Amino acid sequence: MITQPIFLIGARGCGKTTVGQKLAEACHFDFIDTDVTLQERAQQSIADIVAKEGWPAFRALETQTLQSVTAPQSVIATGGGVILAPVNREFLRENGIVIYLKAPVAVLAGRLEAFPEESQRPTLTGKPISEEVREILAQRDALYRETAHFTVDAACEPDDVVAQILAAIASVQPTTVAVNSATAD
Ligand SMILES: Nc1ncnc2c1ncn2[C@@H]1O[C@H](COP(=O)(O)OP(=O)(O)O)[C@@H](O)[C@H]1O
Ligand SMILES: O=C(O)C1=C[C@@H](OP(=O)(O)O)[C@@H](O)[C@H](O)C1
Ligand SMILES: [Mg+2]
Repeated sequence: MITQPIFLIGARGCGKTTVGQKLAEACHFDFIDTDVTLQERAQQSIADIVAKEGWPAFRALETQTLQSVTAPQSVIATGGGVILAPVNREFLRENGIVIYLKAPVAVLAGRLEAFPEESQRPTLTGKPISEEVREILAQRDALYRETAHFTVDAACEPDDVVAQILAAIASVQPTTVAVNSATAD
């Protein structure tokens, strides 16, 4: 079994937080959500940080949080925008195994409409959810793919997503990080 951190990346609503908790249990790893840690440390919600200080301030805290929580035997659920910064993309690839939870726009939008969690997910574009999801995924999909070591289908049940991730990491050597292969696309 590997000991490298496992990073989950993907769009808002793909299940990084939900699947990450279950994956951590299955691996007997710690579970960390960078958004939760960031909000605890800042003692305010992401919506408040963005309203008061803007997105660049949030992105700087996100980079700091990512780097400070990274540790062996951890599953780390990131925020959907973590891949925007080149420094984060490089950090993720070099310090753990990166899994892209990929789901179609309709699935993501359906989940976000049912559970918007607006204090953690202030609007990125000012547009309605499904329009925003389509626009943002079009901008970011290539970045998720270039950052990930593995891509899994995140449109299925959380336990099935966990099973795909366990199958993918089974091929990884304990001391090295996988390169550029994909289990699903
Ligand atoms: N595989 C899944 N199947 C069905 N619903 C899911 C799945 N993954 C997540 N959800 C639901 O979608 C919403 C967003 O999930 P979350 O884990 O917070 O996503 P993320 O952290 O990637 O933004 C939550 O309400 C969660 O219960
Ligand atoms: O996509 C984004 O830019 C963001 C996604 C959110 O995390 P989730 O992907 O867990 O919703 C959170 O980090 C913040 O609102 C920014
Ligand atoms: Mg999350």
